[in-house]
Amino acid sequence: MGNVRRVPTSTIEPPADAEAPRRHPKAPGPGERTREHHSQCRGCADVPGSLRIRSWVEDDGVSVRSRFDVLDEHQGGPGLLHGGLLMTAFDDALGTAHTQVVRAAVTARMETDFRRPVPVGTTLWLRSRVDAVVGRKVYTSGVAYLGELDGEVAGTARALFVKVGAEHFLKHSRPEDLEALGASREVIEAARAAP
Ligand SMILES: CCCCCCCCCC(=O)SCCNC(=O)CCNC(=O)[C@H](O)C(C)(C)COP(=O)(O)OP(=O)(O)OC[C@H]1O[C@@H](n2cnc3c(N)ncnc32)[C@H](O)[C@@H]1OP(=O)(O)O
Repeated sequence: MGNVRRVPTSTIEPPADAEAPRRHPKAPGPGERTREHHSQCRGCADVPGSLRIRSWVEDDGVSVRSRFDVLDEHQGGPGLLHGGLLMTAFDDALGTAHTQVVRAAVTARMETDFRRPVPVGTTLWLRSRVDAVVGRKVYTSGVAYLGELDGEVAGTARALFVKVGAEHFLKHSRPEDLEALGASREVIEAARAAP
């Protein structure tokens, strides 16, 4: 584990005095459907292999509700949702909540409590929100309900997202994907050459 950077383990909890988050002016408004993260996102885009999670903005303009229909292809145990896919659903839903408040951030740390098994055929409803933004750190939390919003709790999660700029993707994404989004080869190479 020699080269793995160590991070503090208690940093997923927002500071008590953090300011309440406000909706980003370019984010969709209350009642509107949120945008997919990316046309190939395995959480929310309409592509093969995606969980096809759909999300809508709540009345406060900041939190979101999300729908995930659990299908045969999502099994872990017999007839039951795979735990990693519940985490994927949370990552996507919490990652949608953060886009209501900040332009772009990536998951740095996530914690999930699995409370109830989720049978295939269930519609999971998730409520997700940003609890606080402190500098680059975006603290989020969410709940997944079986069958209906505010029904039986299937799981809960908290995640810390860290704000990133375009250079994060220019440096790390595949060049062909960046070019498909309109980035030039020169811009990509310059970002990769930067320290
Ligand atoms: C266009 C929108 C795209 C949105 C996509 C959302 C889709 C769904 C969510 C995803 O799937 S995101 C993909 C999965 N996540 C990643 O690939 C992230 C991989 N990790 C990184 O790229 C970097 O580690 C990261 C950008 C998160 C942080 O690196 P940096 O060098 O930019 O920041 P730095 O290490 O200086 O940390 C900044 C702060 O965050 C804190 N931090 C970073 N990682 C942490 C961690 N793991 N746990 C706790 N705290 C952490 C760190 O302590 C520090 O706190 P302070 O400001 O108080 O000093």
